[in-house]
Amino acid sequence: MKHANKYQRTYFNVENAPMRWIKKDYVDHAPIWCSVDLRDGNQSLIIPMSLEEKLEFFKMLVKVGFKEIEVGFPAASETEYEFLRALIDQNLIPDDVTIQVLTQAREHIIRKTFDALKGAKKAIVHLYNSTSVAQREQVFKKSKEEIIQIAVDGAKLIKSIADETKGNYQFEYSPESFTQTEMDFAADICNAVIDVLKPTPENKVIINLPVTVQVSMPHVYANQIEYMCDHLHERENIIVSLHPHNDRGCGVADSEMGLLAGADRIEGTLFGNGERTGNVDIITLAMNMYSQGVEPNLDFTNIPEIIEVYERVTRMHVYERSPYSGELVFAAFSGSHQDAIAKGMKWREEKQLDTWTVPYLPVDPQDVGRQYDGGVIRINSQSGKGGIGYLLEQKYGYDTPKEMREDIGYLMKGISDHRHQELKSDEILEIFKQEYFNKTMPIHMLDYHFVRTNEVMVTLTIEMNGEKRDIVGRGNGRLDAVSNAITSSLNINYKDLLYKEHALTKGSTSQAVAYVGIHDEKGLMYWGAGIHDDIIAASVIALFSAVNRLMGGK
Ligand SMILES: CC(=O)SCCNC(=O)CCNC(=O)[C@H](O)C(C)(C)COP(=O)(O)OP(=O)(O)OC[C@H]1O[C@@H](n2cnc3c(N)ncnc32)[C@H](O)[C@@H]1OP(=O)(O)O
Ligand SMILES: CC(C)C(=O)C(=O)O
Ligand SMILES: [Mg+2]
Repeated sequence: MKHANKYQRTYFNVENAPMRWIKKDYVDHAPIWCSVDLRDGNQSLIIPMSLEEKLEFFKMLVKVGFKEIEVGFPAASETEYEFLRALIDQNLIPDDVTIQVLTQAREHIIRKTFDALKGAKKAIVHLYNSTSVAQREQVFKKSKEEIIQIAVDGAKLIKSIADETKGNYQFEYSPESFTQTEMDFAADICNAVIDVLKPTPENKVIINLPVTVQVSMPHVYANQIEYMCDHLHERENIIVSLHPHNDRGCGVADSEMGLLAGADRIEGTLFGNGERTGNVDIITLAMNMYSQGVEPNLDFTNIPEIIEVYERVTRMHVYERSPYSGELVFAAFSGSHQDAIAKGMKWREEKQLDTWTVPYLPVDPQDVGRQYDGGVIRINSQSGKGGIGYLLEQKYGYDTPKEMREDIGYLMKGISDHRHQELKSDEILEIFKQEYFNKTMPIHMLDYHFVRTNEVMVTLTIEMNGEKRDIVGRGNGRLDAVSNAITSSLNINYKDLLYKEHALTKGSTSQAVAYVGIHDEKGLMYWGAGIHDDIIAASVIALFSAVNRLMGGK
């Protein structure tokens, strides 16, 4: 990178900032939320939403619980204008929701905006003009005083139209490009507007302090917000609002620190859609609060449903690793993560915990509409026995012995590695069954018969190398007798038999499963499994499966 000297720091930090906010470490209550999806989000789409698409999105925002929604820039286009008219004329705005519209501080644009608002029960009229050094010098080519004049003239006009029409309007003013504006000037222009708009406790004015372009670290923004909170006229009648964009990837940090510094309100979008790198993602902000025990007053219990609508109407894609919402954010592929998650989930179940403490998962996936099944533990070559065992148990009811899980783990990850593919849960079940269950080559056990005296005697009919024969064994228990028959009659050597059985509780069957592990002479472990209505049969089948695997059979 050769040209770093091309760039300068264009923000205005606050000298000797009190930084009272730094003592706080989390946002302890929900701010007023305002969705700007239908305006800032929409104005940055390749194809802005149609009227019908905006309507669908609006209804979704209402369902999520937004009480303030910036529905558009009515003077921008016919669609924008007609959308606002449709909301008003078709009475689609719930009584507890306030719509917001954006306007430049230009007379014809303001007038058109109020035209579009006719008949609205209430609305926030949002006026903006740019205040940064670059905008003043390059775009507007005006002095500070002239820039204040644009804002004051705009404020006077919206106030007078509102008074004339006796509409139920609240006002919002944004010094656009605020963070690149000298703070004393930002306070001066906001105060000039406040003095015109004359807020009251019943009709507060919203002062929105946007990070129009993100050019600094988040603590600088927090200092700027603290400064404004300390210097705005009539602070008690002002709602300080934040509108962070995300150019440096710090939209969430800016918002959270800005709230700590005294702001009351956030403007943002779902999934962070918006100009350039987007606006702050309200889902992340809300879920960050939620994950620390704070009710966000927005309902994200069904994020997959929200994604479906969002992707369809905006033609955007939700990034797989987008916090809380991405398809992969609750998925663990790697062995040690899976192991910890599986143990954490078990711990939670055993202790019947109400609180969420599962490692690697900051929130319970079910709280945002994601399922544990198939979504959390996913298997590839990086996976391990803990995760694979957990999946077989949770999804299919196979509670495999701890010692067998390692074998299954290496088997699955090896297959995934060679195929260079993720293994889906149904493939894992199929491989598991194929590899361990009901092995009949080279020894096919056809029948058995037990007689119990003071010990157990078994006669087994087997087929081996095309030849049918009976073998006999004795032992303390049934499996012991079968094992003795195999080792003594067939001259197969193994030792240290491990055994586990359980009823299969998942699925429609009421079958029993048995797992048997044996060691060959070198100490290598071979596992087999059997499934049957009868637990004895399941265990005999499992032992023959293990023996057949030891003999390299199928
Ligand atoms: C940071 C943001 O997201 S701000 C919102 C941005 N969103 C949009 O712009 C989407 C909707 N906008 C539009 O459809 C159009 O820009 C319109 C209809 C509003 C205005 O259209 P036009 O007048 O044709 O064009 P344009 O926006 O380029 O106007 C630029 C003029 O307005 C002035 N201007 C721009 N913003 C403002 C403002 N907020 N207040 C007062 N004047 C402004 C410019 O200085 C420029 O003045 P000049 O004609 O003397 O050079
Ligand atoms: C209109 C303003 C608030 C805006 O969108 C911005 O500054 O990013
Ligand atoms: Mg914006």
